[in-house]
Amino acid sequence: MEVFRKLKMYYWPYKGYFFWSIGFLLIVTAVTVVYPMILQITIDEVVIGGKYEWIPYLALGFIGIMIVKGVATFIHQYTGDLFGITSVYKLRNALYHKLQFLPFRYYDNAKTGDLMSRLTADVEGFRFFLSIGFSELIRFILLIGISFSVMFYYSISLTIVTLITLPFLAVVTFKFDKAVHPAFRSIRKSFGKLNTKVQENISGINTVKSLSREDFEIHKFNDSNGDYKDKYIFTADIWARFFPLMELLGNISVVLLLAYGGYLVMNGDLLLGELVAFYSLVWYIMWPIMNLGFIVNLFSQSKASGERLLEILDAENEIEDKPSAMSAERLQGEVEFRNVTFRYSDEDKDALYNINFYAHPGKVIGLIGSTGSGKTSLTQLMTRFYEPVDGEVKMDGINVEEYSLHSLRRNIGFVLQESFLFSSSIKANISYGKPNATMEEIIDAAKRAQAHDFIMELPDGYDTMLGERGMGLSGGQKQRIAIARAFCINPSILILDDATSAVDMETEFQIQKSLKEVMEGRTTFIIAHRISSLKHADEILVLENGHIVERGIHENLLKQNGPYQRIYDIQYRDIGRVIGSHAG
Ligand SMILES: Nc1ncnc2c1ncn2[C@@H]1O[C@H](COP(=O)(O)OP(=O)(O)OP(=O)(O)O)[C@@H](O)[C@H]1O
Repeated sequence: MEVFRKLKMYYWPYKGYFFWSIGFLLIVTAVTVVYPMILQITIDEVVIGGKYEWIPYLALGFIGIMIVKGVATFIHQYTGDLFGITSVYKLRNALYHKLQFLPFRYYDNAKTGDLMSRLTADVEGFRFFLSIGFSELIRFILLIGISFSVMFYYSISLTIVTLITLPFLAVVTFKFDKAVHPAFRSIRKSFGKLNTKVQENISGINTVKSLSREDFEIHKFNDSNGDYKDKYIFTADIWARFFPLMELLGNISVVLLLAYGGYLVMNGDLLLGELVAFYSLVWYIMWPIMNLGFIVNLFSQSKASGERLLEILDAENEIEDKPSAMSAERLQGEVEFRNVTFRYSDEDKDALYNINFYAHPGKVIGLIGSTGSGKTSLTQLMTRFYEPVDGEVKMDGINVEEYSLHSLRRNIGFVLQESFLFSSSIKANISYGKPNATMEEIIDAAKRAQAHDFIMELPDGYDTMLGERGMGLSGGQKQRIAIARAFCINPSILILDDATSAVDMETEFQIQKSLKEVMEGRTTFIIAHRISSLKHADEILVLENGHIVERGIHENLLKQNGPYQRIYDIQYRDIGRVIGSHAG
């Protein structure tokens, strides 16, 4: 019940619907139990007692009861569904909200397909219990309670005989839940993996096809699909073993009832109609008892789903605004790193080690170094995508932790090597960071990013809809839209992470020409592999294995005969000679 207690805030505000549903369920159940009583009167009073004049009244009463039951069933079901649907609406929103604010560290380990299955299948699993399971459980308790009361009224001893199997049934049900709950958890997990498989495959279909790995992928999917199937069969096996046992216990009750009840009728201690009514009442009890497996099943499924939802809701958000967070309206763009050390997790080695540098507002800092040397990690500390394990990152002289995340990130424009475009219009993509941007601002940003001309050549211009991940555009065109998007927020700090590597030399030249103008008055960090992209920087930091190994301007670095000069040699001189000279 822990899971339901923890998720209470999502469904309890709608308890009104729940109570209406249960209230009408009470009426439905009470009315149901009246049927056997009418049957008893019909047999004992009308058939045996000869009071035939009661027949029209009994028939009318029966119709009246059916109408009441119909209306009550409608209200019970409708409000029950409202309870489930509105609760999971709130829950789904809360999950999505949480996902928006979870830190990058969470996504480093999360699998998209698995998250999707939590937000869809697991939420549905939970809803099903709220809508149906909860009330089925209560119906079970009510039917048993009311039926037993009526049975007690007819004959105490017969009721006790019928009750004998109940404790056994309780034990079996408890064992069933114990066995079926882990089985459902593993089904949910396996479904998450299956989703991840499909999602990864669709995202990476280019790679799959270009390397002709379709058969391999089909095989891998078959493994995941097989695992899912096996988990289901395992659960079906548990179900199949427990169900007949529950049914057997139920049937034993009926046999006991008929044997002992028949004996009572023969002795004249019970009327025939009462035995028939008793028999009907026992079936009213048997049906929910045999159905108990189904209810427990629903309960276990939703408990397993609820646990998976709680894993998201309870995930720790280490990077949050402090209560005293300041709003950085417009930063000057002064950036300072003081003895900054950073690693992604405790098991990883340091991605950055004791980094120190200072960037005046408006200056251009170049970051160069081999892959994995820590260039991207360094820029991600400025936006607080991650936090350093040691040292301070400062903007305008204040630790970045002191700013609200929103205001900090609003001041920093990021252009990544492979930028993500949404499946909406080009206009909406450019103004994504500034939704209230005017058309002039959008066009201005596109012009600066050298994107305006090709956008105007598209049939719908700025209203052209992009496919998922910006399909329909070339890599260079997508990148120029991403650059326009970064310009559009008019940031104080601009980070270009290998931003021009996907475009041809001519376009890079064009973009850089426009970047020069845009960089004016902004502190800019250019991460690049090509020296040509950053040789005009005011300071170039050369990174190796998370350390700054050289720093300075291009001309000075060339004289130092260090790593920078080696990169330069590789890019500008005869490669054979370079390899020869460094091999020895
Ligand atoms: N999300 C992550 N989780 C764990 N380790 C990571 C993560 N991202 C990067 N690393 C590791 O941190 C180190 C620095 O990576 P980083 O991406 O900053 O290098 P980079 O210089 O930007 O490389 P590239 O030029 O290839 O983009 C590498 O050893 C990398 O394997």
